Amino acid sequence: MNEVPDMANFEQAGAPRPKFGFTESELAAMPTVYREDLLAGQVVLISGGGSGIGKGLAFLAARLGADVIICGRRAEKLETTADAIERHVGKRPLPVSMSIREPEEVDALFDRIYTDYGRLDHLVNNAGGQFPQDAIDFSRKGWMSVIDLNLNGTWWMMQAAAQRWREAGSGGNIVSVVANVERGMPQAAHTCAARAGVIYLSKTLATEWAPHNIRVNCVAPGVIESEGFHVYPEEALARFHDANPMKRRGDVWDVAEAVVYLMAPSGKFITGDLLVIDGGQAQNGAVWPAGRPDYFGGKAPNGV
Ligand SMILES: CCC/C=C/C(=O)SCCNC(=O)CCNC(=O)[C@H](O)C(C)(C)COP(=O)([O-])OP(=O)([O-])OC[C@H]1O[C@@H](n2cnc3c(N)ncnc32)[C@H](O)[C@@H]1OP(=O)([O-])[O-]
Ligand SMILES: NC(=O)C1=CN([C@@H]2O[C@H](COP(=O)(O)OP(=O)(O)OC[C@H]3O[C@@H](n4cnc5c(N)ncnc54)[C@H](OP(=O)(O)O)[C@@H]3O)[C@@H](O)[C@H]2O)C=CC1
Repeated sequence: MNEVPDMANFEQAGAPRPKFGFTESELAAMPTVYREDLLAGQVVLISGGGSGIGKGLAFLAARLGADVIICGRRAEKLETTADAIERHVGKRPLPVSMSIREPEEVDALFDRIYTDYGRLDHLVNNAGGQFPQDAIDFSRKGWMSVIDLNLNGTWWMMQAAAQRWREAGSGGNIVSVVANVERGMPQAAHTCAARAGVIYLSKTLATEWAPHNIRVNCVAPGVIESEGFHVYPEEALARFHDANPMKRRGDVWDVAEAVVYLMAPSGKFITGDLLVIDGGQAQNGAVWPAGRPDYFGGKAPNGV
């Protein structure tokens, strides 16, 4: 696996800009279609909020007045992101280091949120990911790890939230960031299986949990330029823009604003749905996250 670049520290380290995605100053200044107090008084939990799409959403939610909690495995990354949001937006998210794969750590996270804030309005299941590989070569551990993260981990978070909301009689809102799986995902079959599971889990919960006033939706990003791109080889990255008819990568703001649409009153009659943010990729073709094989006509003019 490629080494994970410490993207969260790039500004402090004086590096010019992140290899993928926006700088913190850019996230603080991105224009938004939303009014600045849209989420005032609301508490928003974002898993994987220390990097990439989750970090972009954490900036946006804080800018819209929410109290934000960001969780993920790496404490240092979360602290750095929390510091940056405090510095740029004037409101510090609560960083909580934990793994969504561990139900006990999920319970402890929710206990902490209810102790500190007394409520939770929105859960955004953004933590997730995978490695690119042909399915025929998956190791048992690799398969288990991707399913555990994306399906089981997401479920532990959903159930913990819903149980707190039922107990409080408050209702709540869940948005899960999945992936565009409509045409399958060659070289990412493990994540395709897990994300399809989350989509149909969400559709089911939307009905089961409607009596508790809980809405459950998913957003499916296509190719979104973020720190998460470090997982993919250069030859695959060079072709990512080809996956959609717009011939470009989306950005984390595209996803962040879509998530807020579902969180805000604009989404109050939407549940059990899947919002696809992919520049038309679903109509176009596969991404090939490990690089397009020759068999599928993969060679670009520059040979990658
Ligand atoms: C497609 C374009 C659009 C999508 C974009 C995005 O999603 S961007 C977002 C992108 N962001 C992310 O994806 C971020 C989150 N993703 C991750 O943290 C990892 O990809 C994870 C889900 C595998 C968890 O990893 P972890 O170490 O915490 O978990 P662990 O210790 O439980 O199991 C590890 C096991 O997995 C296996 N294995 C791992 N790599 C490879 C490989 N290259 N090759 C083969 N196998 C590989 C290997 O078996 C390894 O065990 P080993 O051999 O070491 O004993
Ligand atoms: N960028 C893209 O093109 C696309 C992204 N997606 C999905 O969007 C989501 C965000 O990805 P993106 O921002 O691009 O990439 P990132 O790799 O930056 O985001 C993944 C986040 O998940 C966190 N995470 C991973 N494992 C765990 C765990 N066990 N417990 C808690 N947190 C965890 C990571 O933090 P840490 O490592 O510190 O735990 C990280 O912050 C992911 O689910 C991704 O698969 C889907 C389709 C396309």
